[in-house]
Amino acid sequence: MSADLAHIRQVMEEADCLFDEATVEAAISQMAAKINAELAERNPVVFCVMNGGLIISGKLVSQLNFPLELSYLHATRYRNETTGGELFWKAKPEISFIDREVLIIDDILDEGHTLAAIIEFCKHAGASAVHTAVLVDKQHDRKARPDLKADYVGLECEDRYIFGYGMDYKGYWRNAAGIFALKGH
Ligand SMILES: O=P(O)(O)OC[C@H]1O[C@H](OP(=O)(O)OP(=O)(O)O)[C@H](O)[C@@H]1O
Ligand SMILES: Nc1nc2[nH]cnc2c(=O)[nH]1
Repeated sequence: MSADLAHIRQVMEEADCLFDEATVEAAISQMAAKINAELAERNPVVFCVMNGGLIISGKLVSQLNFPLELSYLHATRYRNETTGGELFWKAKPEISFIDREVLIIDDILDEGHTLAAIIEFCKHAGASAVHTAVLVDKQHDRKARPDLKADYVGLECEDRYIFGYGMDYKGYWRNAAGIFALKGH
C-alpha cells in the first residue's frame, strides 16, 4: 500500500518541535564526551540498532576519538506502527561477542522491551560488558524493567509519540533535523 504523502506532510506541519537541531546536536556531543572518557580503553564493538539508531549512531561515532569496531543489528517491535508488539529480529549481529565489551546505540528507550532483549542477547552471546546509549529516554511509568537505564542518554522527553533524528512516523521523517511530537499523542 503506498503511503499517503499528503498525510505524512500534514503530520509534520502539525507536530510540536520538542528539541531543535542545535539542542539535539549539543546532547549528542555531551554523550560522546562521556563515552570518550569512559570507554576509550575498552576496545568496544559498537552496534547500531537499525533502523532508528542510524542517525544517532553516525553522529555519535564520528565524535568518538578511540579505535572501535562498528556493526549493526536489527530488532524491531513497532514495524512502522505507533504502538509496540513482539520483538522481531531482522538481522542478528555477526561479530563474535565472546569476552568483548559492547556498546549498543539506539534512538529511543521507550518501554524498554527492545533494549532489554538486546542486552540479554549480548550477554548470552558472551559479551563481558554491555554498555547502552540512547538519544532519548521517554518518561512514563510503563517501563518493562524500571531498573533498566541506559548508560548514556542524550535527552529526556515527555510521554508522546516522537519522530525525527532516526525515529519514524509510519516509516517517514527519520530524516527530520529535530525531534517532533505527533499532534494529540
Ligand atoms: O523501548 P521500546 O518500547 O521497546 O521501543 C524502542 C524501540 O522502538 C523503536 O524501534 P522500532 O521497533 O520502531 O524499529 P525501527 O528502529 O525500525 O523504527 C526504536 O528504534 C527502539 O529500538
Ligand atoms: N518513532 C518512534 N519510535 C518509537 N519506538 C518506541 N517509542 C517510539 C516513539 O515515540 N517514536
